[in-house]
Amino acid sequence: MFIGLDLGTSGVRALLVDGEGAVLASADRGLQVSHTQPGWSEQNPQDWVTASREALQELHAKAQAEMAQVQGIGLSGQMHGATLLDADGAVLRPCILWNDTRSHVQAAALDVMADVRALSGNIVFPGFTAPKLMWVAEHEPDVFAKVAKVLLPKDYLSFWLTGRAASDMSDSAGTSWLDVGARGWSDRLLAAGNMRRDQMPDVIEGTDVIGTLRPDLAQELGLSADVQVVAGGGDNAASACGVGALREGDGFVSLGTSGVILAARSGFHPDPGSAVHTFCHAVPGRWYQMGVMLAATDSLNWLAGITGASPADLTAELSDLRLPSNVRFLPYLSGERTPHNDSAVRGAFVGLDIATDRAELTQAVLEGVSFGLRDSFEALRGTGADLPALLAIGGGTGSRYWVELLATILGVPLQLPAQGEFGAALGAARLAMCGVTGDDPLQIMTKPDIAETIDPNTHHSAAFDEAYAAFRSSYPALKAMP
Ligand SMILES: Nc1ncnc2c1ncn2[C@@H]1O[C@H](COP(=O)(O)OP(=O)(O)O)[C@@H](O)[C@H]1O
Ligand SMILES: O=C(CO)[C@@H](O)[C@H](O)COP(=O)(O)O
Repeated sequence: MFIGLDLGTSGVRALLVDGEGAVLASADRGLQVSHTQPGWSEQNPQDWVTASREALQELHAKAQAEMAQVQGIGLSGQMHGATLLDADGAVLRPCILWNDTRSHVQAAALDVMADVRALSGNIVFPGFTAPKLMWVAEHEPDVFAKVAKVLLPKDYLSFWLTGRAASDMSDSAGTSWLDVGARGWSDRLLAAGNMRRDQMPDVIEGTDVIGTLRPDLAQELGLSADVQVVAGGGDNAASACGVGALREGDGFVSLGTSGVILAARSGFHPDPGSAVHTFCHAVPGRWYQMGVMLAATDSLNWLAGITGASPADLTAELSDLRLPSNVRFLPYLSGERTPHNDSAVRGAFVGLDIATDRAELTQAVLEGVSFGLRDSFEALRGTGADLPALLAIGGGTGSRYWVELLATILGVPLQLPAQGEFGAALGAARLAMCGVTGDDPLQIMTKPDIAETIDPNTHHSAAFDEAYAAFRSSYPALKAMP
């Protein structure tokens, strides 16, 4: 038996799986994000511990006998957050999260320093960890002076579970302190960010064991005293493990709060200029690349919020695939990472007229987000990633219309997994399994059954190619507006 513990932004999910990888029980706990100033996004690490403890207690209540047989716990979690600890391991301030843009000035300064992009393989985005520490140094020097360790969110949970400060390659790759090609902390990158190696956790592979569960927690949670805690991965790497995306040609598109197109890579092929993210995979010797847009279903949620309908109600108003809307939506409600690296840009509707109704606005939003994902897809292709088909995951796939639209705009078939568990928590449990048993990840991390494959609508492809070209020209025009 194994547990996968996923620390998402909106909640914690704990999953109990057996030795064959079948899910026996799950438990969820919600988390709040605090936005005390525009662009700020923080969580209290103690809330992660409380939510995780409650989720694990619920698993115990649901499956007491099986919990006693658990051999390993694997972690996954939201990336990039800065959890600052003092020399006694106490949290110094709320964690600054991945979607907090306060450090955009520091990110821009770090991004142009010599070797930074080459070693880290990435643009220094404002959401990454290193510029957050530069911000703390400038604005909270008393806190900065006490920083003895910086932990990523899920690594604070493994610190709680084991007492050891450790991180895995996939999550550490999003700090701008890791040499992503060489898979180790980089003294050059640490120095550029004014940090020291002793402030970093031990960095190990996602299938490596961090240590044994603390005896008091083992007793409290009804677990054996021998449970091994395995490093796990950042949420997208762990999701890739959950859907078996490890080899060249494997990838997925995720329609969640943020939109992600991910390609598994067997080598390190950085292309920071395109704003593609290049990170270590959670399994040894592999990498992955992804384009990230910041507001995918968040754009639909915004429209739902102001029209008083649910996202499902809005998308249900669209049935057969329509030709491109005359209304264009620029999906930059929270700024954008791929391909623009622009935390300041904001969204727009263009082409509204007196006949524009709610359904057309929904259509325009789904199109705008899908065009944004095509930007990421084109950028990924530019790195040499070849993705003949993609798994489609995330809440937005609840709309068949959206999936067909996206398949048409991307020009590749989209595969919808059959009902079941295939997310980051399953990936974390699979990493735990590999870590404890030594099994080959390529054998353990199988692909989900496919319920349906949705092909591009070739009758509409040319019209959407033309509309995409118009979309591409809109960002420079938007930036040029006073
Ligand atoms: N039928 C639907 N059509 C389109 N979008 C939907 C539908 N049902 C849910 N969603 C969207 O899915 C989102 C949740 O997706 P999810 O992958 O769970 O995101 P995250 O993990 O980032 O919280 C909701 O916020 C909602 O906007
Ligand atoms: O910033 C990134 C990846 O670079 C995000 O994927 C975060 O890791 C947050 O994930 P969710 O909690 O929205 O799934």
